[in-house]
Amino acid sequence: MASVRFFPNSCMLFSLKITNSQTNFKLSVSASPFLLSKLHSIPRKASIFTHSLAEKDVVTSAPENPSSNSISKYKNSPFSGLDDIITGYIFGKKKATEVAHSVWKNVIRKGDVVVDATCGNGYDTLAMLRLVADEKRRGRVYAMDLQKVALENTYSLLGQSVNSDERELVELYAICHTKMEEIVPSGSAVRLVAFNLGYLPGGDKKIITRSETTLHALEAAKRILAPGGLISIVVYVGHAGGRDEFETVQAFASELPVDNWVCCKLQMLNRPLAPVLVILSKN
Ligand SMILES: C[S@@+](CC[C@H](N)C(=O)[O-])C[C@H]1O[C@@H](n2cnc3c(N)ncnc32)[C@H](O)[C@@H]1O
Repeated sequence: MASVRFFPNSCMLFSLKITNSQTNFKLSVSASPFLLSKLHSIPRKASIFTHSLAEKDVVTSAPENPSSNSISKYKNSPFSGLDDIITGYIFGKKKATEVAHSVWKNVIRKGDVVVDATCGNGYDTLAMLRLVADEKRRGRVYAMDLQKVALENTYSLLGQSVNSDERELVELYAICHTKMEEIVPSGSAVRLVAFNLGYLPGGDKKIITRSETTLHALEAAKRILAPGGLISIVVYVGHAGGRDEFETVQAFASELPVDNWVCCKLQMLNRPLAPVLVILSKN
């Protein structure tokens, strides 16, 4: 769990916890209000990355010598290069979905196969398409949603945003995400399966993702994901059933074996209804 707490008059506390590890790492930073106000202007010196579960591999403070290459070994981590976006999130300027998209950038390569398990209005599908599309037309986005209107919205957004060659790299399916294995060709090296749970913004708020089907879909995602890939889940807790679904996602993540998976969440503490980002990274 990565969580942020602010104590307005005295200090700031940031902590990072890996949900499926016996070992918890905690970084605390204290600063005066004056120093806090200056944090944005500090050049990039401190970074926090997770790479594997070995304690030696977790950087919890700035390198003493900024010119040393101690950070370069984390360049393949899904969290490398995320300093700006994480800082934005910590200061309430960036949303969980924006952090998710930035994490994807670190993992997805041109030509990859990725899955959008809840395409909704198409913003996640479009973000994925931009990452996988190449001139050789090798990338693929398999996107699905229960609702026809969601597929229409996604198709329309893609039509406005990319050319027809790129749009053809997206396959849209009106199915439940528990059936993702039926549409992704077996043997595909799937680099990302993304879930953006809850209801369709602007749509029928009674049609929502549900704990039981979400769990089955996560199991399916786990089976098709290639080593080095990610399952990315944005979970909403503000609607009926959302909190239970979050607990289900957390339980699933917490039980993944530490040898193969790094699982973490990014959650606001003083905004209890804010969406939570859960990232499951497969070694
Ligand atoms: C928060 S929206 C997704 C937002 C979308 N990713 C975007 O970028 O606009 C959640 C979507 O999940 C869909 N959904 C609900 N249950 C589903 C299921 N079992 N399988 C697939 N999609 C589902 C809903 O219809 C809704 O469109």
